[in-house]
Amino acid sequence: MTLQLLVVSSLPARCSRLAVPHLQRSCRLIGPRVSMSSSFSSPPEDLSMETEAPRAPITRERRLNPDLQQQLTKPYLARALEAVDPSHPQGTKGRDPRGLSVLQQHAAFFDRNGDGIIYPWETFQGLRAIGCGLPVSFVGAILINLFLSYPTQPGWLPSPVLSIHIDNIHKGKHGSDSETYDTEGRFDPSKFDAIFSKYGQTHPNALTRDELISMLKGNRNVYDFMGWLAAAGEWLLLYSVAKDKDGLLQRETIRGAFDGSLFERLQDNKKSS
Ligand code: HEM
Ligand SMILES: [Ca+2]
Repeated sequence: MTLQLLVVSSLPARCSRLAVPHLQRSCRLIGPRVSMSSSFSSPPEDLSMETEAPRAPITRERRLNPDLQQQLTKPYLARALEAVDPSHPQGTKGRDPRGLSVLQQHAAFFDRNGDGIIYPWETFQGLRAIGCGLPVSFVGAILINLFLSYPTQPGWLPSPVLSIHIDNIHKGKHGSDSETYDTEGRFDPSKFDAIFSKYGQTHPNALTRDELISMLKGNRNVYDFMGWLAAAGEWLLLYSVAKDKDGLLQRETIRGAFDGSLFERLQDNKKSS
């Protein structure tokens, strides 16, 4: 007993605080960082910056990038106009955001005549333009407009033609997503980065299909069936049109989906081939 007490008291401060014996054991493997005498006198270690809790193994499995601030200025600041990341600190170069939020830019690709409203036939044309087949474009257009029409209407009345109003597209946000768009449609670089730090286990800047599925499951909010379906639809459609030849969804592809520049690129590629 006395011996046990001695061992525990010689552990680093954060280990000795653990009530669970097997966690103490794993901490003991790392070994005490301070000498016996100083472990009693030094102040407790600062735990305030930890991103992993020893008793919440999920926090070790799905990691955050603690150095993001050294790679991108103010990663916590959601950007209204540009989808920024460490390799694109200014967002998509040479592209005018036209005063639209990043979420509005994502949707605006489908507003084929630029009147601020997306009708189902425009969604259909947009889906065809990025390479979706006839059946997927037809069903996709109906589902997207069915889902987003009512929440984005300017008044109480529903639209008989299922129009989507880009002014109000932020009201179309659902749950169980990556939270990269904030509630107002800005782009949150820290949430975008977390997609890869948490789920990009085999490649730091890309997701395999399995990792994408893990992300969809990991992002689920409880009982949010609508959000689960919507998120699965968005991500699986993205995977099907934009995966690379090795079946990976690259970080840059995903960044381009967020600000809509990917859609323009896919359209141009399709035109030129
Ligand atoms: C008319 C066409 C479209 C509209 C109006 C639209 C609208 C939206 C909205 C409102 C969100 C925000 C969801 C949220 O954060 O809760 C979103 C996210 C997203 N959309 Fe779209 N979208 C359209 C087409 C597409 C297409 C064709 C794709 C894929 C090829 C796609 C892929 C995504 C992805 C991957 C997200 C991110 C979801 C997440 O953060 O987990 N969208 N879209
Ligand atoms: Ca339009």
